[in-house]
Amino acid sequence: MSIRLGTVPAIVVSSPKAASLFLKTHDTNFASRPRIQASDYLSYGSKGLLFTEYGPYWRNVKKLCMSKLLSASKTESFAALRKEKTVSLVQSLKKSAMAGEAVDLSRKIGEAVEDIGKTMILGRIKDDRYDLYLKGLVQEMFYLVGAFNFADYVPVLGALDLQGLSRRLKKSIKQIDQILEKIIAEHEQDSTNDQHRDFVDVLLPLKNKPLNPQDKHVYMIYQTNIKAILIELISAAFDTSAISVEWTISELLRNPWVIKKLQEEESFRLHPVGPFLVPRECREDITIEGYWIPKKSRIIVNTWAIGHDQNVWSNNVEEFYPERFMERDIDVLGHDFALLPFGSGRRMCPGVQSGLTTVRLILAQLVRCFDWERLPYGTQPKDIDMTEVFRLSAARANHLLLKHIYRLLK
Ligand code: HEM
Repeated sequence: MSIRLGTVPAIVVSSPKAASLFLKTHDTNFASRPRIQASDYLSYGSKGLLFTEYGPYWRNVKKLCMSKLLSASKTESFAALRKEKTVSLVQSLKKSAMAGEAVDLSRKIGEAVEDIGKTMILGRIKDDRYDLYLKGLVQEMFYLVGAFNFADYVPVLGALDLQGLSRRLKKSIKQIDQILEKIIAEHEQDSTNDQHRDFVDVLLPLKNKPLNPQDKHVYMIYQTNIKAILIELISAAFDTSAISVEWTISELLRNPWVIKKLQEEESFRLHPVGPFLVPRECREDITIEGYWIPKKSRIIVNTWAIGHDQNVWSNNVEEFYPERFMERDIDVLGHDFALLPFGSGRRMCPGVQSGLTTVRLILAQLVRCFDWERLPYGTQPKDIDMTEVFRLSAARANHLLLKHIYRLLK
């Protein structure tokens, strides 16, 4: 489907066949990202990975992230950290279960995931005040990146800042920048060589050096580039994993008989964290299946619609029915265009291993250690509130408030 958003032509991709054409057959042509006002602020003018246009700079940053920050071995090196934070989550929930207290599970999951992501990326933050600020600031930035900003579609309106978004962006990034500067300075004074080095430790020795000495394109990596990479990874890591765990628990509460056959693929189908992936941009004019697509068109891959399409998933499409994944050979790693929670192709999520490991660990412990009861008492499974908010990520609109019983007591 083709629509026009202000002055920007946009193509909405809503079937596995079309997704495969855009993300596989013509992946190189659609591997760019549009430059939008919010991402420009967040990424210090396209100096990171997530919102940077396709080209040699993006390729080198991606290579750096994949080899030094998000590789399987680096992800594995944080196993003890993930375990420690998951054990604290379980201990805190056990305490409230023993006291018979209800719990805001959304908040608890969010805190645990954030704690893992923050320690992995920024490591030790000495000043508690910064720790507290950061989460709110990142959420504000994520909201602003996902907001429909008139300035991105009707550029002449940009200077007027009718929605006040530009002012909010400038204010947030200024505060985030101060915190990052402080964290970097602390790391510089107190460098570590042990194998559990956080991402700041890994990136700092590369400062003021060529990004990739072997590449003919010479890009230097300065402090601004490091800050852009860090803040983008924080934004990409914080909410995504927590939202995945929350939706899976929500579906399990609605379908208690499924709990023994836990499979997170089904919640990725019904509740993809990135319902439209992250927007792509067409790099050159191209004709696909007889349709002409002009350069600079915005490409929106509607994974939410694909996950809810009867033609793809049969007429029980609205049902949480994990058995369908036992009958069907499908994975979430971008090979099957019917299920794309992490995208596919060149711009696919590089944090997939890290994200999946965290989601699986937390989910498994929540289900293994506790029986969950819906609130208020007497609420039927089908009445669980499943309202979504659609931004760049689709989170639950309301927190999950639950009672729980610790079930591992002998
Ligand atoms: C369950 C957890 C996660 C989900 C569902 C998720 C989902 C996604 C999706 C849908 C995209 C867009 C892909 C596309 O355009 O084709 C993406 C991109 C990205 N993700 Fe994730 N993500 C998760 C966790 C993470 C983590 C933990 C990190 C890093 C620590 C991360 C870093 C990134 C980055 C840097 C990109 C941009 C890649 C690029 O543009 O080249 N993600 N993610």
